[in-house]
Amino acid sequence: MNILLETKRLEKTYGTGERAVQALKPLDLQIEEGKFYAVIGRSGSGKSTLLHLLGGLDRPTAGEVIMEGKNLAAFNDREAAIFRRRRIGFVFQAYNLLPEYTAIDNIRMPLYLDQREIDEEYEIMLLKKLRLVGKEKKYPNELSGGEAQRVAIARALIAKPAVVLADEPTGNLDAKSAEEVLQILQGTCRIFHQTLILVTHDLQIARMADEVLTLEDGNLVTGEKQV
Ligand SMILES: Nc1ncnc2c1ncn2[C@@H]1O[C@H](COP(=O)(O)OP(=O)(O)OP(=O)(O)O)[C@@H](O)[C@H]1O
Repeated sequence: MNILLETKRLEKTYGTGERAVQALKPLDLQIEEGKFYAVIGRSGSGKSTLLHLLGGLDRPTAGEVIMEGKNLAAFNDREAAIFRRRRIGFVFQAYNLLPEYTAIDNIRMPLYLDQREIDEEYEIMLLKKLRLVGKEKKYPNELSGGEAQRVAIARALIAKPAVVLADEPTGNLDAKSAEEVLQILQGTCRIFHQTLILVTHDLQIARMADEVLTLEDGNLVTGEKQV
C-alpha cells in the first residue's frame, strides 16, 4: 500500500477567544493511493474544513499535511497555488466555472495558468468519458447543471492530478444527474489511477467508496466502512 497523503496532528480553529470554533481536533490520517474515500458526518462536523486543509486551500492552526513528501502547510500562497494546480483536482458543489469562458477554456484553465501544453489525446479521452463532446464552445450559462459539473470534473482532471477532492459535487443535481456524475467521477478516477476524496451527506454515495471517514465534532470517529 502506498500512502499518497498524510496528516499529522492536523488541527483547525476558526476565530479566537470566546468566538473560537475548533473545527478539526488533532487528526492523524493516511490516505492510500488510488482509493475512493467518502467523508461523512453531520453538518458542522468539519468535513469541508478537512477537505480544504487536505488540498492546501486553507492553512491549519497546527499540524501537517504531507503529500508526495511535501508539507503543504509550510508552503507560501504562491507555492501552494502551483502545487494545487499540478497535483490536486477540486470539484465543488457550485461548479465554480468562469462565466466568461467557454467550456473548453474552463477545462484548460489549469494548464493555461501553468503555461503547460495540452495533451490532446488525453483531453479527447476526458471529453468522451465525461460526455462533453460537442459542448466545448458553450458558455457555462448554456449548460445544464449536470453538464456544468462534468465540465468542472474535466477541469479537475485535465492536469492529471494525483488526488481529486470533491465537496458535495452532486449536491445541486437531481438524482439521475447526480448518479451519472458520480459514476463518471469514480470511473475516471479509476481509469487514471487517481485518489478520490469526496464529501457527501448521501449514505448511498458513501457506500460506493472503498473507505468511509466519519467525522463527529471535528473528530475522526471511524475509518472503517460501516455505512
Ligand atoms: N470561515 C469560518 N469561520 C468560522 N467558523 C467556521 C468557518 N468555516 C467553518 N466554520 C465552523 O467550523 C465547523 C466545521 O465547519 P465545516 O464547514 O467544516 O463543516 P461541514 O461538516 O463541512 O458542514 P456542512 O455539512 O454543513 O457543509 C462549524 O462549526 C462551522 O460553523
